[in-house]
Amino acid sequence: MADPSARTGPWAIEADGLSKKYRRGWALRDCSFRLPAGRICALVGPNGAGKSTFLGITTRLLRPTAGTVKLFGVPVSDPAVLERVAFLAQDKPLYPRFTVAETLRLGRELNPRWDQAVAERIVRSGDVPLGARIGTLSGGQRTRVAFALAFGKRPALLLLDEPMSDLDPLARHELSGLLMAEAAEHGTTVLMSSHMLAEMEEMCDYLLVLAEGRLRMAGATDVLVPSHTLVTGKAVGGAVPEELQGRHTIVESHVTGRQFSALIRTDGPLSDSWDAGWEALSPSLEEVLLAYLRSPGAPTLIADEARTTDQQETAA
Ligand SMILES: Nc1ncnc2c1ncn2[C@@H]1O[C@H](COP(=O)(O)OP(=O)(O)OP(=O)(O)O)[C@@H](O)[C@H]1O
Repeated sequence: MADPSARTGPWAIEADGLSKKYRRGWALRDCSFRLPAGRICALVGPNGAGKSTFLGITTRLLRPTAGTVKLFGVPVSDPAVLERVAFLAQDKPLYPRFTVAETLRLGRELNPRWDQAVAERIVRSGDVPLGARIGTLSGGQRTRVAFALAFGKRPALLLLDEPMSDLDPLARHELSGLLMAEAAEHGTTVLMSSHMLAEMEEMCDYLLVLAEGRLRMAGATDVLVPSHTLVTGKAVGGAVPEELQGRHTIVESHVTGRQFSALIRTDGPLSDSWDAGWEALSPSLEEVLLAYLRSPGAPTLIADEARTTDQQETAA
């Protein structure tokens, strides 16, 4: 596997105080984090959370109201960053009158590092005829051509906005495999927004969670997920026991009859829990994400690695 930091510097994305206000209100509020190069990162959040707005700023389609983003150490306001970034937008804009072959030729002419073999392989493996006009293709076939354009560019950073939503399960499986192989072989950093949490769990090793325009969670999945525990046991006075609430951060809890269940952020050992007859289980990534998405009031969790230098200095 290529060493991504040798080629691109250690941080693919550094956002600092990033905010965007539309006429109706704030779509992003004071988002600060960093994404190390070479990661496959899921950008997760409910509808309207600010995911597309963040991707729009990162690809220079939108200007932030406040704050900055750097890609591989270069401010996104510098047009030089565009060469290293490929973006697959939700609406996949392609010229309907162009044939597939003409579309790939345009990709080749516009991109100095163009990889025709990769682009053609992606198109051919979906049996999309090179001579067909884009306007005559199905939604899934157009997505495949858009994927081919993005991969053919050989970007250092690949940004994908709900890339798989109109693909059938076989095509999703194939293209997600290709994405992971590409990232592993070339050290490509991938940032991908999606609502398909189970799929994200398979593919991604880093997480950014947005809700109502604010960053709720950021960091490596193998740091974030194990810092949570699913606890079940006997409710006390119809509620989660005080002892659990006092010692740990409750992300989400339910009481059903005499039982409670809670997803907690473990702020220390759970050893006393065994005396209390609680059962503790390790949650999946999907369970952690669902708990955060359902609980807008849960405290934010930014792993050390994902903190900007300013955040680390403030925390120290
Ligand atoms: N061009 C715009 N003008 C005004 N408001 C906008 C515009 N684009 C987005 N918004 C608002 O900003 C907020 C964030 O929208 P955004 O599209 O970034 O969310 P999202 O997380 O990508 O949502 P989804 O999962 O539905 O695609 C929403 O409240 C949306 O209505």
